[in-house]
Amino acid sequence: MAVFTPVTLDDLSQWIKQFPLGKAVALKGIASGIENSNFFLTTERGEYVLTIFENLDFEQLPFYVQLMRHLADRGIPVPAPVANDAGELVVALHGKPAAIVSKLDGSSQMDPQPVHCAEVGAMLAKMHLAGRDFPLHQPNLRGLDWWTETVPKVLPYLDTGTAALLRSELAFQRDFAAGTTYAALERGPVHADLFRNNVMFVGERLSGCFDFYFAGWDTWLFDLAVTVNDWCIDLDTGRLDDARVIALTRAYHAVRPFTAADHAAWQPMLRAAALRFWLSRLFDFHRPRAAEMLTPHDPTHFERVLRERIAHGAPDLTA
Ligand SMILES: Nc1ncnc2c1ncn2[C@@H]1O[C@H](COP(=O)(O)OP(=O)(O)OP(=O)(O)O)[C@@H](O)[C@H]1O
Ligand SMILES: N[C@@H](CCO)C(=O)O
Repeated sequence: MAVFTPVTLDDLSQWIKQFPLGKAVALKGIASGIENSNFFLTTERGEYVLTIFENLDFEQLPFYVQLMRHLADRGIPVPAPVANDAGELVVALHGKPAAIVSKLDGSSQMDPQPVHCAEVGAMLAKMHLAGRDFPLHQPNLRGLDWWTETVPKVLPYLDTGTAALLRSELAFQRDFAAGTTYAALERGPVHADLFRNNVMFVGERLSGCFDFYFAGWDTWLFDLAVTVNDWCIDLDTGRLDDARVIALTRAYHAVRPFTAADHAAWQPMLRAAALRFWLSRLFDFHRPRAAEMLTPHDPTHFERVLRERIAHGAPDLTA
Protein backbone atom coordinates (compact mmCIF):
# COMPACT_ATOMS: atom_id res chain seq x y z
CA MET A 1 0.00 0.00 0.00
CA ALA A 2 0.98 3.58 -0.04
CA VAL A 3 1.14 6.18 2.60
CA PHE A 4 -0.12 9.03 0.48
CA THR A 5 -0.99 11.15 3.53
CA PRO A 6 1.58 10.95 6.36
CA VAL A 7 0.22 11.02 9.91
CA THR A 8 2.17 11.32 13.17
CA LEU A 9 1.20 10.39 16.70
CA ASP A 10 1.14 14.13 17.53
CA ASP A 11 -1.40 14.70 14.75
CA LEU A 12 -3.70 12.28 16.58
CA SER A 13 -3.30 13.54 20.15
CA GLN A 14 -6.31 15.91 19.89
CA TRP A 15 -8.14 14.22 16.97
CA ILE A 16 -8.44 10.86 18.74
CA LYS A 17 -10.27 12.37 21.75
CA GLN A 18 -13.59 12.32 19.84
CA PHE A 19 -13.40 8.49 19.86
CA PRO A 20 -13.93 6.25 22.92
CA LEU A 21 -10.44 4.78 22.49
CA GLY A 22 -8.29 6.56 25.04
CA LYS A 23 -4.93 8.03 24.04
CA ALA A 24 -3.09 7.00 20.84
CA VAL A 25 0.14 5.32 21.96
CA ALA A 26 1.60 3.95 18.70
CA LEU A 27 1.09 4.45 14.94
CA LYS A 28 2.73 2.53 12.10
CA GLY A 29 2.25 3.03 8.33
CA ILE A 30 1.23 -0.13 6.47
CA ALA A 31 3.24 -0.93 3.34
CA SER A 32 0.79 -3.29 1.57
CA GLY A 33 -2.17 -2.14 -0.53
CA ILE A 34 -2.37 0.64 -3.13
CA GLU A 35 -5.55 2.61 -2.69
CA ASN A 36 -5.57 4.32 0.69
CA SER A 37 -3.22 5.42 3.49
CA ASN A 38 -3.44 2.77 6.22
CA PHE A 39 -1.87 2.70 9.67
CA PHE A 40 -1.84 0.24 12.55
CA LEU A 41 -3.05 2.30 15.50
CA THR A 42 -2.55 1.28 19.12
CA THR A 43 -4.52 3.15 21.77
CA GLU A 44 -5.06 2.66 25.49
CA ARG A 45 -8.10 0.51 24.56
CA GLY A 46 -6.55 -1.79 21.98
CA GLU A 47 -5.36 -2.33 18.39
CA TYR A 48 -7.08 -0.63 15.41
CA VAL A 49 -6.53 0.33 11.80
CA LEU A 50 -6.69 3.98 10.78
CA THR A 51 -7.49 4.55 7.12
CA ILE A 52 -7.26 7.88 5.31
CA PHE A 53 -9.23 7.63 2.08
CA GLU A 54 -7.40 8.97 -0.93
CA ASN A 55 -10.00 8.54 -3.68
CA LEU A 56 -13.37 8.27 -1.98
CA ASP A 57 -15.26 11.31 -0.69
CA PHE A 58 -17.60 11.96 2.25
CA GLU A 59 -20.66 11.24 0.07
CA GLN A 60 -19.39 7.83 -1.11
CA LEU A 61 -17.94 6.56 2.17
CA PRO A 62 -21.07 5.98 4.30
CA PHE A 63 -22.02 3.08 2.01
CA TYR A 64 -18.79 1.22 2.76
CA VAL A 65 -18.54 1.81 6.49
CA GLN A 66 -22.27 1.28 7.06
CA LEU A 67 -22.03 -1.98 5.06
CA MET A 68 -19.18 -3.15 7.30
CA ARG A 69 -21.30 -2.24 10.35
CA HIS A 70 -24.32 -4.08 8.86
CA LEU A 71 -22.30 -7.23 8.11
CA ALA A 72 -20.45 -7.20 11.44
CA ASP A 73 -23.84 -6.98 13.22
CA ARG A 74 -24.90 -10.14 11.33
CA GLY A 75 -21.87 -12.16 12.32
CA ILE A 76 -19.81 -11.79 9.15
CA PRO A 77 -16.13 -11.50 10.26
CA VAL A 78 -15.40 -7.96 9.03
CA PRO A 79 -13.76 -5.02 10.86
CA ALA A 80 -16.18 -3.05 13.04
CA PRO A 81 -16.00 0.71 12.36
CA VAL A 82 -15.62 2.86 15.51
CA ALA A 83 -18.05 5.79 15.86
CA ASN A 84 -16.96 9.11 17.33
CA ASP A 85 -18.90 10.92 20.08
CA ALA A 86 -21.29 12.31 17.44
CA GLY A 87 -22.01 8.80 16.09
CA GLU A 88 -20.02 9.44 12.90
CA LEU A 89 -18.04 6.59 11.31
CA VAL A 90 -16.13 8.83 8.86
CA VAL A 91 -14.32 11.93 10.15
CA ALA A 92 -11.93 14.43 8.50
CA LEU A 93 -8.19 14.12 9.20
CA HIS A 94 -5.68 16.30 7.32
CA GLY A 95 -8.59 17.46 5.18
CA LYS A 96 -9.45 13.94 3.99
CA PRO A 97 -12.08 11.40 5.12
CA ALA A 98 -10.74 8.93 7.67
CA ALA A 99 -12.09 5.99 9.65
CA ILE A 100 -10.96 3.78 12.49
CA VAL A 101 -11.89 0.08 12.38
CA SER A 102 -11.09 -2.89 14.57
CA LYS A 103 -7.92 -4.79 13.73
CA LEU A 104 -8.52 -8.38 12.64
CA ASP A 105 -6.45 -11.25 14.01
CA GLY A 106 -4.47 -13.57 11.78
CA SER A 107 -2.56 -13.13 8.56
CA SER A 108 -3.14 -13.44 4.84
CA GLN A 109 -2.86 -16.89 3.27
CA MET A 110 -1.03 -16.12 0.05
CA ASP A 111 -0.60 -19.79 -0.97
CA PRO A 112 -4.15 -21.07 -0.41
CA GLN A 113 -5.10 -24.72 -0.53
CA PRO A 114 -8.61 -26.14 -1.18
CA VAL A 115 -9.36 -25.97 2.56
CA HIS A 116 -8.77 -22.21 2.58
CA CYS A 117 -10.76 -21.75 -0.64
CA ALA A 118 -13.72 -23.58 0.88
CA GLU A 119 -13.66 -21.21 3.88
CA VAL A 120 -13.65 -18.20 1.55
CA GLY A 121 -16.48 -19.57 -0.61
CA ALA A 122 -18.73 -20.20 2.37
CA MET A 123 -17.98 -16.79 3.92
CA LEU A 124 -18.63 -14.99 0.61
CA ALA A 125 -22.04 -16.61 0.22
CA LYS A 126 -22.95 -15.75 3.82
CA MET A 127 -21.82 -12.16 3.15
CA HIS A 128 -24.07 -11.95 0.08
CA LEU A 129 -27.10 -13.27 1.95
CA ALA A 130 -26.40 -11.00 4.97
CA GLY A 131 -26.31 -7.99 2.62
CA ARG A 132 -29.76 -8.56 1.10
CA ASP A 133 -31.47 -6.17 3.55
CA PHE A 134 -28.75 -3.53 3.53
CA PRO A 135 -30.67 -0.28 2.92
CA LEU A 136 -28.02 1.88 1.17
CA HIS A 137 -27.47 1.62 -2.57
CA GLN A 138 -24.26 2.57 -4.37
CA PRO A 139 -23.09 1.03 -7.65
CA ASN A 140 -19.80 -0.80 -8.04
CA LEU A 141 -17.71 2.26 -8.93
CA ARG A 142 -15.29 0.03 -10.89
CA GLY A 143 -18.08 -1.61 -12.92
CA LEU A 144 -18.99 -1.52 -16.61
CA ASP A 145 -19.51 2.25 -16.74
CA TRP A 146 -16.02 2.82 -15.33
CA TRP A 147 -14.54 0.29 -17.78
CA THR A 148 -16.24 2.13 -20.66
CA GLU A 149 -14.87 5.53 -19.60
CA THR A 150 -11.39 4.23 -18.65
CA VAL A 151 -10.46 2.03 -21.64
CA PRO A 152 -9.96 5.08 -23.94
CA LYS A 153 -7.63 6.63 -21.32
CA VAL A 154 -5.21 3.70 -21.32
CA LEU A 155 -5.34 2.66 -25.01
CA PRO A 156 -2.66 5.23 -26.06
CA TYR A 157 -0.13 3.46 -23.82
CA LEU A 158 -0.68 -0.01 -25.34
CA ASP A 159 0.78 -1.75 -28.38
CA THR A 160 -1.61 -2.63 -31.21
CA GLY A 161 -2.27 -6.23 -30.18
CA THR A 162 -2.88 -5.42 -26.53
CA ALA A 163 -5.12 -2.49 -27.40
CA ALA A 164 -7.14 -4.77 -29.71
CA LEU A 165 -7.69 -7.28 -26.89
CA LEU A 166 -8.80 -4.55 -24.50
CA ARG A 167 -11.22 -3.06 -27.03
CA SER A 168 -12.68 -6.44 -28.02
CA GLU A 169 -13.16 -7.60 -24.44
CA LEU A 170 -14.93 -4.39 -23.48
CA ALA A 171 -17.25 -4.86 -26.47
CA PHE A 172 -17.87 -8.48 -25.46
CA GLN A 173 -18.71 -7.46 -21.87
CA ARG A 174 -21.03 -4.64 -22.95
CA ASP A 175 -22.90 -7.11 -25.14
CA PHE A 176 -23.05 -9.72 -22.34
CA ALA A 177 -24.32 -7.13 -19.84
CA ALA A 178 -27.14 -6.17 -22.23
CA GLY A 179 -28.43 -9.75 -22.40
CA THR A 180 -31.22 -11.61 -20.58
CA THR A 181 -28.86 -14.00 -18.76
CA TYR A 182 -27.05 -11.08 -17.13
CA ALA A 183 -30.37 -9.43 -16.25
CA ALA A 184 -31.47 -12.60 -14.44
CA LEU A 185 -28.46 -12.72 -12.12
CA GLU A 186 -29.02 -12.14 -8.39
CA ARG A 187 -27.58 -8.87 -7.07
CA GLY A 188 -26.75 -7.12 -3.85
CA PRO A 189 -23.85 -5.51 -1.98
CA VAL A 190 -20.62 -7.20 -3.08
CA HIS A 191 -17.05 -6.85 -1.78
CA ALA A 192 -15.65 -6.75 -5.35
CA ASP A 193 -11.97 -6.96 -4.24
CA LEU A 194 -11.79 -10.17 -2.20
CA PHE A 195 -8.17 -10.97 -3.02
CA ARG A 196 -5.95 -13.13 -0.81
CA ASN A 197 -4.44 -10.03 0.80
CA ASN A 198 -7.87 -8.89 2.00
CA VAL A 199 -8.67 -12.02 3.99
CA MET A 200 -7.17 -13.15 7.29
CA PHE A 201 -6.65 -16.70 8.52
CA VAL A 202 -5.59 -18.19 11.82
CA GLY A 203 -4.29 -21.57 10.69
CA GLU A 204 -6.99 -23.05 8.42
CA ARG A 205 -9.77 -20.94 9.98
CA LEU A 206 -10.85 -17.77 8.21
CA SER A 207 -10.67 -15.03 10.86
CA GLY A 208 -11.88 -12.03 8.85
CA CYS A 209 -11.97 -10.04 5.64
CA PHE A 210 -11.51 -6.31 5.11
CA ASP A 211 -10.96 -3.57 2.53
CA PHE A 212 -14.57 -2.96 1.57
CA TYR A 213 -13.65 0.20 -0.25
CA PHE A 214 -14.46 -1.19 -3.69
CA ALA A 215 -17.75 -2.65 -2.54
CA GLY A 216 -20.99 -1.77 -4.32
CA TRP A 217 -24.19 -3.20 -5.71
CA ASP A 218 -23.37 -5.71 -8.41
CA THR A 219 -24.11 -9.32 -9.34
CA TRP A 220 -23.11 -11.84 -6.70
CA LEU A 221 -21.56 -13.93 -9.47
CA PHE A 222 -19.14 -11.10 -10.36
CA ASP A 223 -17.91 -11.14 -6.76
CA LEU A 224 -17.40 -14.91 -6.93
CA ALA A 225 -15.49 -14.59 -10.21
CA VAL A 226 -13.19 -11.87 -8.76
CA THR A 227 -12.48 -14.18 -5.83
CA VAL A 228 -11.83 -17.30 -7.93
CA ASN A 229 -9.48 -15.36 -10.24
CA ASP A 230 -7.20 -14.61 -7.29
CA TRP A 231 -7.60 -17.60 -4.95
CA CYS A 232 -7.73 -20.47 -7.46
CA ILE A 233 -5.05 -19.85 -10.06
CA ASP A 234 -1.47 -20.74 -10.89
CA LEU A 235 0.14 -17.30 -10.49
CA ASP A 236 2.68 -17.82 -13.27
CA THR A 237 0.18 -18.79 -15.97
CA GLY A 238 -3.17 -17.47 -14.76
CA ARG A 239 -4.56 -20.98 -15.31
CA LEU A 240 -7.27 -22.17 -12.94
CA ASP A 241 -6.51 -24.92 -10.44
CA ASP A 242 -9.64 -27.08 -10.68
CA ALA A 243 -9.33 -28.50 -7.14
CA ARG A 244 -9.38 -25.01 -5.61
CA VAL A 245 -12.12 -23.74 -7.94
CA ILE A 246 -14.33 -26.72 -7.06
CA ALA A 247 -13.62 -26.33 -3.32
CA LEU A 248 -14.48 -22.62 -3.35
CA THR A 249 -17.57 -22.81 -5.56
CA ARG A 250 -19.02 -25.91 -3.89
CA ALA A 251 -18.69 -24.26 -0.46
CA TYR A 252 -20.39 -21.14 -1.85
CA HIS A 253 -23.18 -23.22 -3.45
CA ALA A 254 -23.84 -25.04 -0.15
CA VAL A 255 -24.82 -21.66 1.36
CA ARG A 256 -26.33 -19.84 -1.63
CA PRO A 257 -27.27 -22.37 -4.33
CA PHE A 258 -26.39 -21.30 -7.89
CA THR A 259 -29.22 -20.39 -10.23
CA ALA A 260 -29.58 -21.31 -13.91
CA ALA A 261 -28.42 -17.77 -14.75
CA ASP A 262 -25.27 -18.28 -12.62
CA HIS A 263 -24.43 -21.43 -14.59
CA ALA A 264 -24.98 -19.71 -17.92
CA ALA A 265 -23.00 -16.59 -16.99
CA TRP A 266 -20.02 -18.22 -15.26
CA GLN A 267 -17.51 -18.23 -18.10
CA PRO A 268 -18.17 -14.63 -19.32
CA MET A 269 -18.16 -13.44 -15.69
CA LEU A 270 -14.67 -14.84 -15.09
CA ARG A 271 -13.57 -12.81 -18.12
CA ALA A 272 -15.31 -9.71 -16.74
CA ALA A 273 -13.52 -10.06 -13.42
CA ALA A 274 -10.15 -10.41 -15.20
CA LEU A 275 -10.87 -7.38 -17.39
CA ARG A 276 -11.79 -5.21 -14.38
CA PHE A 277 -8.43 -5.69 -12.65
CA TRP A 278 -6.34 -5.67 -15.82
CA LEU A 279 -7.87 -2.26 -16.56
CA SER A 280 -7.45 -0.81 -13.05
CA ARG A 281 -3.82 -1.98 -12.96
CA LEU A 282 -3.17 -0.46 -16.40
CA PHE A 283 -4.72 2.81 -15.22
CA ASP A 284 -2.66 2.88 -12.01
CA PHE A 285 0.51 1.85 -13.86
CA HIS A 286 0.28 4.47 -16.63
CA ARG A 287 -1.29 7.24 -14.53
CA PRO A 288 0.39 6.78 -11.14
CA ARG A 289 -0.34 8.94 -8.09
CA ALA A 290 2.40 10.44 -5.91
CA ALA A 291 2.90 8.48 -2.70
CA GLU A 292 5.47 7.92 0.00
CA MET A 293 5.14 4.13 -0.31
CA LEU A 294 3.55 2.57 -3.36
CA THR A 295 4.11 -0.80 -4.97
CA PRO A 296 1.80 -0.79 -8.03
CA HIS A 297 0.56 -4.18 -9.18
CA ASP A 298 1.64 -5.77 -12.47
CA PRO A 299 -1.05 -5.24 -15.15
CA THR A 300 0.23 -8.09 -17.34
CA HIS A 301 -0.83 -10.57 -14.65
CA PHE A 302 -4.49 -9.92 -15.39
CA GLU A 303 -3.88 -9.69 -19.13
CA ARG A 304 -2.59 -13.28 -18.83
CA VAL A 305 -5.60 -14.25 -16.69
CA LEU A 306 -8.01 -12.79 -19.25
CA ARG A 307 -6.29 -14.49 -22.18
CA GLU A 308 -6.40 -17.75 -20.20
CA ARG A 309 -10.16 -17.37 -19.43
CA ILE A 310 -10.86 -16.70 -23.11
CA ALA A 311 -8.76 -19.67 -24.23
CA HIS A 312 -9.87 -22.22 -21.61
CA GLY A 313 -13.17 -22.40 -19.74
CA ALA A 314 -13.38 -22.96 -16.00
CA PRO A 315 -14.90 -26.03 -14.40
CA ASP A 316 -18.71 -25.68 -14.50
CA LEU A 317 -20.21 -24.48 -11.22
CA THR A 318 -20.75 -27.32 -8.68
CA ALA A 319 -18.87 -29.62 -11.04
N1 LIG B 1 -8.96 -4.35 9.79
C1 LIG B 1 -7.71 -4.80 9.54
N2 LIG B 1 -7.15 -5.72 10.36
C2 LIG B 1 -5.88 -6.14 10.15
N3 LIG B 1 -5.08 -5.73 9.14
C3 LIG B 1 -5.61 -4.81 8.28
C4 LIG B 1 -6.94 -4.31 8.43
N4 LIG B 1 -7.17 -3.41 7.42
C5 LIG B 1 -6.03 -3.34 6.70
N5 LIG B 1 -5.09 -4.17 7.21
C6 LIG B 1 -3.70 -4.31 6.74
O1 LIG B 1 -3.42 -3.21 5.87
C7 LIG B 1 -3.09 -3.68 4.54
C8 LIG B 1 -3.66 -2.74 3.51
O2 LIG B 1 -5.05 -2.64 3.73
P1 LIG B 1 -6.03 -2.49 2.46
O3 LIG B 1 -5.89 -3.71 1.62
O4 LIG B 1 -7.37 -2.11 2.94
O5 LIG B 1 -5.32 -1.25 1.71
P2 LIG B 1 -5.65 -0.73 0.27
O6 LIG B 1 -4.85 0.49 0.06
O7 LIG B 1 -7.12 -0.65 0.08
O8 LIG B 1 -5.01 -1.90 -0.62
P3 LIG B 1 -5.58 -2.79 -1.79
O9 LIG B 1 -6.88 -2.20 -2.23
O10 LIG B 1 -4.51 -2.70 -2.84
O11 LIG B 1 -5.74 -4.16 -1.20
C9 LIG B 1 -3.69 -5.07 4.48
O12 LIG B 1 -2.98 -5.88 3.55
C10 LIG B 1 -3.50 -5.57 5.92
O13 LIG B 1 -2.18 -6.02 6.09
N1 LIG C 1 -6.73 -6.05 -5.48
C1 LIG C 1 -6.39 -5.10 -6.53
C2 LIG C 1 -5.83 -3.82 -5.91
C3 LIG C 1 -6.89 -3.03 -5.21
O1 LIG C 1 -7.96 -2.84 -6.07
C4 LIG C 1 -5.33 -5.64 -7.47
O2 LIG C 1 -4.63 -6.57 -7.05
O3 LIG C 1 -5.19 -5.10 -8.58
